[in-house]
Amino acid sequence: AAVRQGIVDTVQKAVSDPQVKSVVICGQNGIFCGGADIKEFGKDISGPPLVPVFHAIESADKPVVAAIEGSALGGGLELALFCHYRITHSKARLGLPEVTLGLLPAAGGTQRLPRLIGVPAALDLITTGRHVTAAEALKLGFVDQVIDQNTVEAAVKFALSVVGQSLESRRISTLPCPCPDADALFEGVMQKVRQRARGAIAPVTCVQAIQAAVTLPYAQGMQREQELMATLFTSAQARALQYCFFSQRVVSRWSMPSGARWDTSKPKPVTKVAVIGLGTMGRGITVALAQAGLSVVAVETEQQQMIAGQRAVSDMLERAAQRRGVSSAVYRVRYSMKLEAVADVQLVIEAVFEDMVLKEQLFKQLSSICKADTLLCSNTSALDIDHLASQTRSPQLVVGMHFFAPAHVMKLLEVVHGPRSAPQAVATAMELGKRIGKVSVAVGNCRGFVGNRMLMPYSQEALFLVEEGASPEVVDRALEEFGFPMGFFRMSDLSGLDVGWRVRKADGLVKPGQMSRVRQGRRYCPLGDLLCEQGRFELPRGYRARQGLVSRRIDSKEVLERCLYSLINEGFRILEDGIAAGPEDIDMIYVFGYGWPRHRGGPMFYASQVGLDRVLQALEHYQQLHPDVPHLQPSRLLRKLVSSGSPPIHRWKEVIKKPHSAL
Ligand SMILES: CCC/C=C/C(=O)SCCNC(=O)CCNC(=O)[C@H](O)C(C)(C)COP(=O)([O-])OP(=O)([O-])OC[C@H]1O[C@@H](n2cnc3c(N)ncnc32)[C@H](O)[C@@H]1OP(=O)([O-])[O-]
Repeated sequence: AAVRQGIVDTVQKAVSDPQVKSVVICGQNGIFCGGADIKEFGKDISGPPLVPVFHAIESADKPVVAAIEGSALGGGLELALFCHYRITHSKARLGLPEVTLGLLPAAGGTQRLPRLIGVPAALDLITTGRHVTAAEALKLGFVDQVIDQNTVEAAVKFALSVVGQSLESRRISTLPCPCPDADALFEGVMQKVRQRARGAIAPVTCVQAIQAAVTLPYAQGMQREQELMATLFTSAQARALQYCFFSQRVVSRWSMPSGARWDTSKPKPVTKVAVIGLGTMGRGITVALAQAGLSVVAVETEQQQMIAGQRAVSDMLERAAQRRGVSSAVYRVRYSMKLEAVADVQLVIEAVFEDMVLKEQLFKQLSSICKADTLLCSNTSALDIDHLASQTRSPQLVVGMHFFAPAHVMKLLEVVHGPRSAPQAVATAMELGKRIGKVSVAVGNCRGFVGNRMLMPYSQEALFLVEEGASPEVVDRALEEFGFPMGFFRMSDLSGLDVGWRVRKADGLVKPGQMSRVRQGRRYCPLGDLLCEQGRFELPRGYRARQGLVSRRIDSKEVLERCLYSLINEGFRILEDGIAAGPEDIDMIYVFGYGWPRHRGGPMFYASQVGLDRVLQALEHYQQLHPDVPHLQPSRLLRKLVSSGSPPIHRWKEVIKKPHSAL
């Protein structure tokens, strides 16, 4: 509000003062403007509206120049688009990211950008919200000059040089918005955007607003932009997306049950890392590290795997370099078939086959080969980090670094601390994650950590629903309509049905040829095992007949409630156990690692939006119907939150207070 007031006061003064011949607008401390303060959204916004004063800038009869350094994003770029000229530093980033916050650029962005750079380019920038470099902005035509020197000085010089020149062609509101074949273009774009949006409303609304720039005169288009913004501004999706914006930053401020924290634990410098194992995960991790400028020693003891791995890593690095127009990082990776090659690295990431005996042996060997202060990390997705730590001479230097496939693409990294992990080891792994562009979330050590632990009840419910009569397609459709990129069955099929089968076998759950539906004292669905055993698709119908199960019609409401609420219920247990520090950590794990639709904020945020009492009631209802399914038993924390009046999510921590820690 203070900035808005400042802009209004200063612009009025500058425009009306006859002594002022030209004007430069700049930001402080090397940043032009990051846009509206997102914290003000959702409340009553005070201070003056900006659009009228922006129009006063455009209609001024003296040149107004934007000097853009750092960022010009959202409302910041819109302000610059009202200026007559834009001079930009080469390192600046520009964009209209409102769509990522569930909004649209409502200070004229949807009406003015297409007039300046054409409809197709504006559609791309506004519906994706992507940030562009100064060079791309120049190429697209929405900045006038890109410079490497002092931007404000250059802008002042330029502003003085154009005094007295006509400003007619510089007023974007007066430009036409030509769009040949508009109907066909918008139809095609709308279809593509809807598909990509997976239920998010903002991208679709952005397209509608840009369409208004083509079909309506400027003033009416501005009006339409306001009307469309009003439908988004207070929407649940906007709240969810804005929650994600802040949560993504909150998770970097990690803490451990011991009280160790991000701001009191200093990471160790890391320049050289070893990756053990060149399977799918090891390859992706090697690529991610090399691309971030680290030296990597990649070790693989099996010759064929080494040859294939080396080729795959080099290909990925070459292709990425070509795409980005930079030189390839291939030279940063050294390969070896001997474990001794890791002797001088500062950090090791083990990514061998998911087999505890193999890993135990490897950690013992690493502990004797590496320097005493080398951090030993495991990419295990579920195994006990503390047990691995106990194989080494310095268990405090062992942490989990759980990547998600493909590891050079997926943004999530779970950093798993065992009870003996030193805060500095956690800080170092978190810092390394940040350096390679991951959203890193610190979590405690338990079976499956946070993400995979919550996936267990979710996947079991999906199978139970098929036993009871739903087809796999019905389950997947409900989940995909909710916004997941893939339903449970498509996802399992893609990642390989045998992956889960192997884990179930290791857990002693698989009994070949047996149909019993109770294992280890609880309900169990052997359908997945039968599929794998027979190497073919076992029709659920035949299976149900043999089990004597009577099929019933199952609607998408039940699919969602049973799959999602059981997953959420496990999330509450994780909070209760102190495995995750807060709901934001769980939500970011699900948004960045498991395809949870961002516009629904993550499972815990979703529960808060649905209403905790409704989640509790539904769980109680299903638990009564399925008393043999322990994961439907509502968690203590969920009950406690409901009996405390279901406080908003940012106040849950007050109810959790002193979590009982499993660590
Ligand atoms: C009618 C007009 C309609 C207009 C709509 C808009 O403009 S919509 C807006 C369109 N604009 C956007 O969507 C831009 C969103 N922002 C960004 O993309 C990036 O923050 C950045 C590129 C500006 C700086 O990246 P970086 O890596 O250098 O730094 P960092 O990311 O770590 O942030 C540092 C701190 O600043 C905080 N904070 C940042 N921005 C905002 C904000 N707008 N608001 C509030 N807070 C904001 C951030 O939370 C963090 O706080 P913490 O955790 O320290 O307490």
